[in-house]
This record gives sequence, C-alpha cells and structure tokens, in this order.
Amino acid sequence: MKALHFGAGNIGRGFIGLLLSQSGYEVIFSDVNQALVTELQKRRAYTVTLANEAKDQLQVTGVTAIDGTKIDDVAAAVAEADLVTTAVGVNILKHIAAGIARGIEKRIESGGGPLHIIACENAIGGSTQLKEHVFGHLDEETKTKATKLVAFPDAAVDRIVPIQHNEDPLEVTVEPFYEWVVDESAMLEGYKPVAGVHYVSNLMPYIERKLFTVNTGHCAAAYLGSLRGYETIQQAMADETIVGEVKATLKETGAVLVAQYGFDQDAHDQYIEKIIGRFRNDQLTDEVTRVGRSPIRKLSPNDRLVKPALQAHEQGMRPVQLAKVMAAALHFVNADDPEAVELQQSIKDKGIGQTVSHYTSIPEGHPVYGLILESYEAVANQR
Ligand SMILES: NC(=O)c1ccc[n+]([C@@H]2O[C@H](COP(=O)([O-])OP(=O)(O)OC[C@H]3O[C@@H](n4cnc5c(N)ncnc54)[C@H](O)[C@@H]3O)[C@@H](O)[C@H]2O)c1
Ligand SMILES: O=P(O)(O)OC[C@@H](O)[C@@H](O)[C@H](O)[C@H](O)CO
Repeated sequence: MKALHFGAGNIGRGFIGLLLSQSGYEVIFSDVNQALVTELQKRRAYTVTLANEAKDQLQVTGVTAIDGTKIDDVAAAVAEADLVTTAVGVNILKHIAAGIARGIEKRIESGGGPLHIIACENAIGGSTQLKEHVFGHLDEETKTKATKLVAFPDAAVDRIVPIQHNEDPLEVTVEPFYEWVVDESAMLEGYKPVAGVHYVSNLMPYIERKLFTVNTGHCAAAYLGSLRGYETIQQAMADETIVGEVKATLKETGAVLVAQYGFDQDAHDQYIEKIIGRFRNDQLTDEVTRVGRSPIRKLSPNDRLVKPALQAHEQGMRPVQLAKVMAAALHFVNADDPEAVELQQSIKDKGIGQTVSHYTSIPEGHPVYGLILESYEAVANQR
C-alpha cells in the first residue's frame, strides 16, 4: 500500500508519516525543500525521538520522497496512491491542488480505484478547502467522476512538534501524545482504517475542541509570552502569570465548547489541565515564533481566537481574555514572519482600528471589537 504525503516537515515526518508507516504503508513524501527530498531519497528512513524521560526512539523505514515542484511526478504519485495526506499549512493547500487535480485525471483515465485525500492541517474543514482548490482545476465531467471516486474527509490532528535543531536533518523530536480524528461520514465504503486514527461520525466537536483549546491556549502562551520577552513556550509556561492568563483564556473557550457541544465540564477541565501539562513539557523547546507564526491566519474569522470570541459574545459572555490574546497577537513582532510584518505595517499605515476590522472581519462598533481595542493599549503597558 502506498501513501503519498504532502509536506515532509515536522508533523509530516513526526506524526503522519510515522503512523502511516506503522500502519503498513510505504510512505512517499512530496516536498519543495530539495535538501529534505534528497536526504529522504538517499536514506529511505528516519528516526522519531519521543520527548519523554527515556527519549525513546522509533525508526521509520521504507519511505522515500518526490520533488513537489515537478507536477508530473506529483500527478503520477497521486494516480497510484492508496491514500493521500497533507501537512503543508492550510495556506499552502492551493499550491498543491493543481498536481492533485492532474493526478485525479490520470487516475480516472487509467481506471484507478477509490482514493481518500485527508488534509492534516490546523483548520476547520481543511480537506473540504483542499477539495475546492482541486475541483477548481477540473472540468465538469471529471468533477462528476471524481465526486464518486475521491473523498476528502476532514480531520483534526494533535501532536506538538517544535522546529527541529537536531544534527541529523531527518530526525524529529515529538511529544509522546497524539490524536488524529477523521470524519468517518465522508469516508468511502470499504475503507481500510489507519491504525491510531479515531474515526468519528461528527468531526465538528473534535476539531473545535482541539483548535479552541490546544491552539488557542498555545497562541495565548506565545503572544503573551512574547510580550514579556520569553523566547520559548516552556519559558512562558514557567511564569505563573502567563499560566493564569492561558487558563483564563481556556475558561472562556471552555464555556463556549461546553455550551455548544454539551461536553462534561469536569472532563473538559481535565482536558485543559492535560494540555497545560503538554505545554510545560521541559523535554521540548518550542519557540514562541513557531507557535505564534502567521498571526494573520490566527486572527482570521474562522480560526482559534475570533471564532470562539464571537461565539462567547453570542452566548452572552464578554470574552475579555480572548480579546487580550488578540491584542497581544497585534503586538507580535517577528521580522522573519511575513504575516507579522504585514500586520505591523498595517497598524502603522492604517491604525489599529482598521487593522482589527480588516483582518478579523469584526465590524467597528461590535462589542468584541471594542474589547480588542481596549486591550491593545492595556497589554502594551504590561510588558
Ligand atoms: N508542528 C505541530 O506541532 C503541528 C501539530 C498539528 C498540526 N500542525 C499543522 O501541520 C501543518 C504543517 O506544520 P509543520 O509544523 O509540520 O510545518 P513545517 O514547516 O515543519 O512543514 C511543512 C512542510 O511543507 C513543505 N511544503 C511547503 N510547500 C509545499 C508544497 N507546495 N508542496 C509540498 N510540500 C510543501 C515545507 O517545505 C515543509 O517541509 C500546519 O498546517 C500546522 O498547523 C502542526
Ligand atoms: O501550526 P499552527 O501555526 O496552526 O499553530 C501552532 C501550534 O499551536 C501548533 O502547531 C501546535 O503545536 C499543534 O497544533 C499541536 O497539535
């Protein structure tokens, strides 16, 4: 069985590639990083180290890679694959869509079998978004055929994998915990489950619980930590003031999630505590620049800050803490992050008010807009 995985980066090698390999797949990575591709082709194996006391190691074998810039090679791999997955970043999905579309055309021409394409990105409806990009490259007749042959089940993935600083460029250190949840209702009949994947009939509670707890809490630690001059999540989480802020933020998203999905309050509180423990894992060094990366994406309407804040407001709450984290995100400075640069430029050129309404889509005059603006001044003085 062959799995084609787009993105041989941290999650690609440290989580998805590992699980697929353990499930008996020959994993073919597609990446645009030539050094990674060459190394994977040469060695056909890599090591995953668990960030636990024992630093347990797992060997992933039988892997290879293709050059993701060569669209014909990508299309051929899609045509032949038994499963396709991605972990490239949600904003990159549009760039891999043409190769996938051409691969689907080839697959249909050659009478190939059914195919699942699963985007493992931090986003609500990642595979659905990928499908829209892919279908944008297909004609009507092919779309009709592809609808029957190819499924794009959405997914939620959870495992903290920091930027790697290992001597071996393929080795990847990951936290021991992982969770991969896939929307079973979108799977084609007779599918072969991947070991370690949890298939559920309704994904929404799982993806929102993950994004609005793990990722909201994580970016709270990153943005508030960055304001205080911390460089890593571990440093930030050693400061009890930041821990208190993260918990207060997750109290707000927790109230939204419990009200919306009927989660048991005690079970949800335990979920939060476990996540705080994961952020504190001192076997990992996770930079605030990685966790806070792409602040425009993180401040977008359907993501980890704005969506729960608006839901909290609709449920009659005042999301002051989420507003504070958004304000801290608007202070996030990183010259190496194009989105952070764009955001700071926008604040300079257009002012904070227009920047907030433009990137969050929260209209001027909305109570949550007011809370963000109030916090923007206040957090700057808290540095
Ligand atoms: N790292 C984590 O802790 C974590 C956990 C859960 C989910 N995620 C999600 O997984 C995705 C990837 O994150 P990451 O941390 O592994 O990032 P990463 O930067 O380590 O990996 C992304 C990889 O995609 C490759 N890539 C870029 N453009 C490409 C293209 N056109 N074709 C093929 N490959 C391309 C890059 O070269 C890189 O190797 C993101 O959506 C992220 O939100 C990350
Ligand atoms: O990948 P992002 O930029 O959406 O978010 C940064 C981190 O919060 C994220 O990568 C987490 O480490 C991961 O989502 C844990 O499952």
